[in-house]
Amino acid sequence: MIPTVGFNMRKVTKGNITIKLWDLGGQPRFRSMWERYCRAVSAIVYVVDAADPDNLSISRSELHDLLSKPSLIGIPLMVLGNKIDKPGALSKQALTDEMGLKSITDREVCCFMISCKNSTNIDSVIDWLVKHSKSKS
Ligand SMILES: Nc1nc2c(ncn2[C@@H]2O[C@H](COP(=O)(O)OP(=O)(O)OP(=O)(O)O)[C@@H](O)[C@H]2O)c(=O)[nH]1
Ligand SMILES: [Mg+2]
Repeated sequence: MIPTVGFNMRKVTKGNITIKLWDLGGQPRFRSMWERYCRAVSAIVYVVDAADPDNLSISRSELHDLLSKPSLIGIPLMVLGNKIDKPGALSKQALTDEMGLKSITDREVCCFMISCKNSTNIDSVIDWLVKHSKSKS
């Protein structure tokens, strides 16, 4: 798989709820568009490579920079530590610390450790998204 170029849109249905997901590219040249796509969403999902400690510091500052935008005030945040199937992946506690999640007090924040490869904890992620989805009717 290659990194996301620009963005992709997907719809995921569980029961009678359909969630519209925008998958945004994480490379530096795409970061300036994050805010535009995060405006007016029900929740922001921020995916971090938990097995790549070298990039956590930049990931943390990009996240806090994003959350400082007035347009995104109060939007619930879910941080996902992905690739926990890899040796050396951080624990949830370590990721929470490294990402400075405890300092985020202006919105709901949650963190799950997942493996997309092995489908670990994906159900919890979907449940959280369903809980935070907003009905249009
Ligand atoms: N071991 C392992 N590899 C994974 C997992 N999830 C994704 N990958 C691999 O990580 C690589 C990068 O994933 P991508 O989804 O292409 O890239 P990305 O992280 O979304 O990058 P951006 O779109 O720029 O944010 C690919 O080779 C994936 O197969 C996982 O849970 N475990
Ligand atoms: Mg991607």
